[in-house]
This record gives sequence, structure tokens and C-alpha cells, in this order.
Amino acid sequence: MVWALGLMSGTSLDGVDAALIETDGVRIGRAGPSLTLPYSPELRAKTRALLDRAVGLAEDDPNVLAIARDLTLQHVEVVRLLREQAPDLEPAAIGFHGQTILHQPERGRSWQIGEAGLLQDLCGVPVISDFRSRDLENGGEGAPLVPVFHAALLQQEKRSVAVLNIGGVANVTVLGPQDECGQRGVWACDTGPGNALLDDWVLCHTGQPCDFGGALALSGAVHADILERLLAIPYFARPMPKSLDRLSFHPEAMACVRGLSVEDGAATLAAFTIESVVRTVYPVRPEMWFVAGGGRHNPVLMNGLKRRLGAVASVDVLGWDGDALEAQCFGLLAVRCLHGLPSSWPGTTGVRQPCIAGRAV
Ligand SMILES: Nc1ncnc2c1ncn2[C@@H]1O[C@H](COP(=O)(O)OP(=O)(O)OP(=O)(O)O)[C@@H](O)[C@H]1O
Ligand SMILES: CC(=O)N[C@H]1[C@@H]2OC[C@@H](O2)[C@@H](O)[C@@H]1O[C@H](C)C(=O)O
Repeated sequence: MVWALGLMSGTSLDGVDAALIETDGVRIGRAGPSLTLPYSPELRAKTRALLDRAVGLAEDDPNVLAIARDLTLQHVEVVRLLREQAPDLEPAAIGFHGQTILHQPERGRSWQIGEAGLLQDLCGVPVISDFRSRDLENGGEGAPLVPVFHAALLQQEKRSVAVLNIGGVANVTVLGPQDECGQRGVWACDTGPGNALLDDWVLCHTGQPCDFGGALALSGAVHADILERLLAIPYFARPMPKSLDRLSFHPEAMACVRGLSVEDGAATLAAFTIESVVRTVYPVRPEMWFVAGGGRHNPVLMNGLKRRLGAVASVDVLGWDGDALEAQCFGLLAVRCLHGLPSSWPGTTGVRQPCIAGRAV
């Protein structure tokens, strides 16, 4: 086994997560330290503004390149801080996701910005990046890629279970029950919004980056008519695998909640996240749901999911760190890439055949 350093800057645009993980590309060993380096409000705002314009932007747009450089230096800094915490854990590779600014699987495109070459030069460790493009070239959605990690972590689990990540977008991995040979089905998709709509709503009405503790949603009322209108968006009737851009439902959702009180808007958007998970059509019924990502810190989301799905717990009950999982995953993906092992399958992204994720610099 080797140590790998994974870096993920998610669709919440809250910062860069970094984690060290021990792996041989198949099994997961010890978890090393992890940390998040938050974006400054300025960097978050600049990056968020880029998302709104990304469709029309060229790859070499000077503004894109300048933000990509800032983001890369943020990654260099988080690598430095993490290695300072664990000077003995020498990483064999860095898995660098980059910041997604546009995801258009229907056009075969997923755009992550960041300079992998610069990161490698400044860190002195081999960098693997560009995790999504080969999957897209082979007919896949390019996302989600985390199911291989969930399946590796749950190798001993015999039941059918789901791991739900509530980040900016929410995504699910469903593991079927294991047969006597240890074989199981693995399916995945983005279920719908995670926290991103809620974050944008709360930021615009209160200046706060999110609905801390679900306080606003808790004191608001769900507008059932608006919720049903949102759930009528055709995406929700599509079978998995499928994936989303951070802004996929943004215009419709914001138009629907416009005029509501901040509390009712928050309650309705939180219900949208919950119901889109509940109404996804699953190939098998999970006996247990484990929730990862920042959304598990929001009691309105967690209690709503428990009410609708029953057996729901935070991944922390498994001894996992639900805030570090995605970063750890990109450490695993880097090592799998070095070993020529596939990381996506027809059931997880819709790719035609099992596909290797990532490219060395
Ligand atoms: N205490 C809290 N109360 C309410 N919400 C919270 C809390 N802590 C985190 N969150 C939510 O979690 C979000 C961050 O989640 P996370 O870090 O999993 O997202 P991400 O990794 O950027 O997204 P993605 O998985 O889509 O790439 C915040 O933007 C916020 O909405
Ligand atoms: C294009 C992109 O960056 N997608 C992210 C996003 O954030 C959550 C969800 O949407 C998921 O599909 C994916 O990230 C995780 C790490 C994944 O690929 O598994």
C-alpha cells in the first residue's frame, strides 16, 4: 500500500478539501489527516460568478486563467499544510480534481479548472488530474466517480445499502446485496440539488454562506405546490445513471421560490433536496442509508430523510470522516490510474465499458 493525497474542491465552492489515504488502488488502508482550506469570500464570489458565464467562455479566457491560477495556489497551500501535519506520510501521488465550472454531459463536456503541471512542480509529487474526460468520451456522464471508493470501503457490508453525499449537488451510490461469491451490483447518479440552491438563496437574503444548523428552514413552511412543480422537472423521471451541473435547476428553482419569505424559501428548497432523493428510481431498495457531505450537518435535511426513508445515519457511524470522503476518493482514483485500474462502470456513469479515470501530468 502507498499513501495518496486527494484534493477536491466541490460544487459548494466553500474551499479545498485535502486528505491522505493509504491504498493499493483496491483496498483502503488507514486514513491519514485531512483538512479544508476555505476559499476567501472574494475567491468564492469570483469563482461563483465564473459559473454563471462558463457556457460562453473560452478555455484560455484571461479571467478563467487568472482564477485557475489562484485556485491552484490554494491547492498548493493546502498540500503544504497537510504534509506539515504528517511529515512521515510521503504521498506517492496527488489526485487533483480541479474546480468544476461547467458540467454538460449531454455535450460530452465537464470543465474543471486548475493547473495540474504547476501543482506538480510546486509540490514535487506526481499529479494525476483530468478525471472525467475519458468517461465522457466513452459515452458516460463523467460523474459521479465516488462509487468505486464507497464500494471499496463497504467491501464487508453484505446488505444492500446506499451512500448519499449531500454537497452542492447530491449524489448517491447504491450497492446491491452481495451474493455468495462476494459480487454485487453498483449503481449511481446525481439525485438532484444538495445544498447549492439553499446556499444561494440564503446568501442572497441574509449574506450568510448557508443555512447553519437548518435554522431558517426549521422556522419556515414547505410550499407543497412549488415543491411539486420543481419535482416535475423531467430529470427526476430519468433512470440512473445521470448527472448534474451545479446550476442545472437554478433558474427554475429561484423563479419558483421568488417572493417567499427567506424561511419558507429555505424550507421549500430543503424539501426539494430531500424529495429528489426519495423519488429517484432505485434498482434495489437500500436497507440502510449512510449520509456524507456538508448536508449531513443540516438537521432539517437529515430529519427529513429519516422521516421519508427510515434507516438513515451519518457515515460517521461507520467511523468514516464524512467531510473528507471525496478528497480521499481522489487519492484512491490517482492510485487506480497509476495501476491502470478502471474507476467507472456502465452502472455508475453509463460509460460503455469500465473506464480508467485520470491522466498523469
Ligand atoms: N453546520 C451546517 N449547517 C448547515 N449546512 C451546512 C453546515 N455545514 C456545512 N453545510 C453545508 O454543506 C455545504 C458544503 O458541503 P460539501 O463540503 O460536502 O460540498 P462540496 O464537497 O463542495 O460539494 P460536492 O459534493 O457537490 O462537490 C455548505 O455549502 C453548506 O451548505
Ligand atoms: C461535475 C462534478 O464536479 N460533479 C460533482 C458534483 O458534486 C457532487 C456531484 O456533483 C458529483 O457528481 C461530482 O462529484 C463527486 C466527487 C463525484 O464525481 O463522485
